[in-house]
Amino acid sequence: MLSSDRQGLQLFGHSPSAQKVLTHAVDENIFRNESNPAAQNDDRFPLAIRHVVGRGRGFFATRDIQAGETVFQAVPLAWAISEDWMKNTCWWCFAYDARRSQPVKAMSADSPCSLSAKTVTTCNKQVSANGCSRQTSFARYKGVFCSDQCHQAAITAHGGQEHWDNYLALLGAMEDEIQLHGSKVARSNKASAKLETSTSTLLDVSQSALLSEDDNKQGGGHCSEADFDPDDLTDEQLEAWIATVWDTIAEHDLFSDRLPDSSQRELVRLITNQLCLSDALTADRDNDLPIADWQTEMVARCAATRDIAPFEALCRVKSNETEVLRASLHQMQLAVPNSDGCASAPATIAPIRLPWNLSPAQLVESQWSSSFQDAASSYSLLARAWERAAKLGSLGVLNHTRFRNVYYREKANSFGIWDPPSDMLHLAQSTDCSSPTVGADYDEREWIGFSIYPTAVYFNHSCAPNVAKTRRNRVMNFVSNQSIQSGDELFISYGSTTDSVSERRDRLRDHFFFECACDRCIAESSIQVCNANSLF
Ligand SMILES: C[S@@+](CC[C@H](N)C(=O)[O-])C[C@H]1O[C@@H](n2cnc3c(N)ncnc32)[C@H](O)[C@@H]1O
Repeated sequence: MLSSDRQGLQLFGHSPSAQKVLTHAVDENIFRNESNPAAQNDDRFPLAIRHVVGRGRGFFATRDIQAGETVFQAVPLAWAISEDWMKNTCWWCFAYDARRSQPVKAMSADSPCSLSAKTVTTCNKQVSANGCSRQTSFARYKGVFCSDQCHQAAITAHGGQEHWDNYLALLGAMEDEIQLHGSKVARSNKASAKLETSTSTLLDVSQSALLSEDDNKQGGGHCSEADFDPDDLTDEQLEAWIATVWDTIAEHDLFSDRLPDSSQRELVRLITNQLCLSDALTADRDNDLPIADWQTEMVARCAATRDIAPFEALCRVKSNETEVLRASLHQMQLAVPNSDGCASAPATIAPIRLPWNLSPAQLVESQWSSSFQDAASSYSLLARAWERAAKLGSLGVLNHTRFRNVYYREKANSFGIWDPPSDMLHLAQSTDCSSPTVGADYDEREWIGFSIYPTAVYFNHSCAPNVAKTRRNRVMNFVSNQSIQSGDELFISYGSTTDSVSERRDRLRDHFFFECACDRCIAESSIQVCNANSLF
């Protein structure tokens, strides 16, 4: 997640071997396509996507830019409000009031249990008559909005009332699943507490699985017999392995007894929102519906002409799935015990191979990657909710490939939504002193959710950014904080820039899986080396 520093989320990056310079002609088309109805709007912005060695794609200035110019604006394609603030935050414009809930409570319109909060009791009877559970969350699940206009805009963005209802039904079904599985999870947690007393055994299982000759021989068609460093594995090898493992996970519904934590559940809600919006945009749309903004229009028109389906537009954003796996393999490699049973020092990194034929039981027991288990239990939760909600309304297809396509993009490329909206650290350095929030205490800001802006994900990071990110309602504004020459790259910061160089790099490595190579880090790390050398 960019600039949010949420704990517990693993984020993506390019490993050295994954650094490929790819040509994504369609990416440029998003910004420079004469037949694109939004092209005239794109020309408002003085930037273009180019490829840069070591950083992938990035935004570059197409003319000289003055300090204080808005260089880009983006609207979200999908979003999720934090569990803590769901009643206090408008589900469309992100207006937030910590003291009271938003005034417009919007249940789905034609569901028998959605007429209004007052009719819930009657509704539940009707729902029972229709064969639904009396305890169903469909009756109580509702969105909140600061105004009727925002409510209507959300319905419109979802492609109309029916799609909106399906979306709410899905969220409600997820709540039901969370409750239903609460007791099961409690039991399973007790069981895993017992298992943790024999952690070393489990670790051995995973490591012997990873290093087993036999296992690797059975998968010999996929990878060589030689020992290798995770960085030597090609993306194709990793992708093939991931697909095999996920097929097993889906087939046996593994990890269904694990409840994703609240941060994962928020991610699942963002994915739900993304999938519903994408399906709504690709489905037959009521042409009389007004379209909220030019980027949504662009995506909708592209879908209509089959140029870029909305879901495919998201898929142009970089996925970090293989990077997450590679990082997990590195961690395991470092933890492989030596002959004394102690973890070996990094200097003696153990060779590693992928276990191609893990049985379902081995997969569950090996505990070889917590990030992998997070993803699998999140998928299981969504799949169960999907099945439940599909009985009440028409939903698109859900399979693990589609889920992973979104999961490994959104968790890395989404922006945190904070309130007050402006990023204080950046504004303090910027010329935008007209903002009413300048001078407010950064620590008082509240994290109220996160959203994905697929058109804005091409800003690379610098610890000395030349662009500040500020939010006004749903719109993310990117404003230059210094003059920028034509041809220069535009950078934002993925979080605090006030830490030391080693703290900044550690954080970016841990959360984003990349080694920051910005000018400031390079300069400051060479000063550190000089200082260290001068001691001798
Ligand atoms: C939000 S994406 C930015 C767009 C990305 N370059 C692409 O091609 O899709 C963030 C990723 O870009 C790369 N990146 C961004 N800033 C970087 C930096 N300062 N040094 C090295 N890599 C960087 C890392 O791979 C990071 O995970």
